[in-house]
Amino acid sequence: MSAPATQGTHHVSPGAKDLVRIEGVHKYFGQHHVLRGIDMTVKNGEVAVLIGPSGSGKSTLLRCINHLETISAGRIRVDGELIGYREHAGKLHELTVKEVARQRRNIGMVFQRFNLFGHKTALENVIEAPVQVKGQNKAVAKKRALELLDQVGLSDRAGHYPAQLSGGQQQRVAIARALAMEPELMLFDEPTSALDPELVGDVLNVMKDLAASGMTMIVVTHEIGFAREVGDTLTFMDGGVVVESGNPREVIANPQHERTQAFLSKVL
Ligand SMILES: Nc1ncnc2c1ncn2[C@@H]1O[C@H](COP(=O)(O)OP(=O)(O)OP(=O)(O)O)[C@@H](O)[C@H]1O
Repeated sequence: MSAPATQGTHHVSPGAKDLVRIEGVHKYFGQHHVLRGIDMTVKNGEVAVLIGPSGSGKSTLLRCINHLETISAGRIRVDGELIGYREHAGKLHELTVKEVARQRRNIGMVFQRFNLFGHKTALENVIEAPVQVKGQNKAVAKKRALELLDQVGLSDRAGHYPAQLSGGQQQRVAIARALAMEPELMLFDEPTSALDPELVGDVLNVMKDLAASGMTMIVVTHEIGFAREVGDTLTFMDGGVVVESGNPREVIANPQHERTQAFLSKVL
């Protein structure tokens, strides 16, 4: 059976299971209703790109997926496991810090600001979590970290400190650092928006290679070219709701909603 026209294209195998299931998610900050009933699924291997105006709730949604924010209602599951909570008799009970930490190991996150440890080299930044959190043998972690630095094009920068690296290089170290935990899912929150324009392409290329390797990714970005070329799905959020979602090329060429059209006309 051929894939429906609105479904993702190149990264998703036929019959791939849902890795992420977001159902009826609401988020309030005090009285401020920021997420207003989000439903979204991301299949194994899918690159899901999220776009939308400032304040539409994209970052909040990403942060809810790894429980950096608690949700006010709804359910988020990654690989079938409820994130942040245990359900008992229809009620949600928050998991312990230790249990949440275990879930987060499976979900890598890359932020707009790369916040590497300034007093550690690129290599030390990458081996930090596998050694400290996973208790991995240092030699094993180092070997893997060097492979990852090579993967992000920085094998010759392993001994450099963040201050000796460009913003783009630091962001690529941050990606290698997230990958060092062998996550099943990677979340990217505007990973290139703090970078000088000439450094954006290198970071997007690393993300493109990662997508080609089969990583499941949710990417918040204003890079519409990346969304069109690499995304399997494009989701437009506004005012805390999903306005429309579909094949990136179709959404960009033929948005179904005025709000999507108005947003795209500003960023294209
Ligand atoms: N910790 C917080 N406390 C209170 N309000 C918050 C908090 N975090 C986010 N908000 C509010 O939630 C709304 C959504 O913010 P969010 O950062 O998710 O939007 P966004 O779509 O990612 O925007 P941007 O593209 O500017 O990053 C905004 O109005 C923001 O001020």
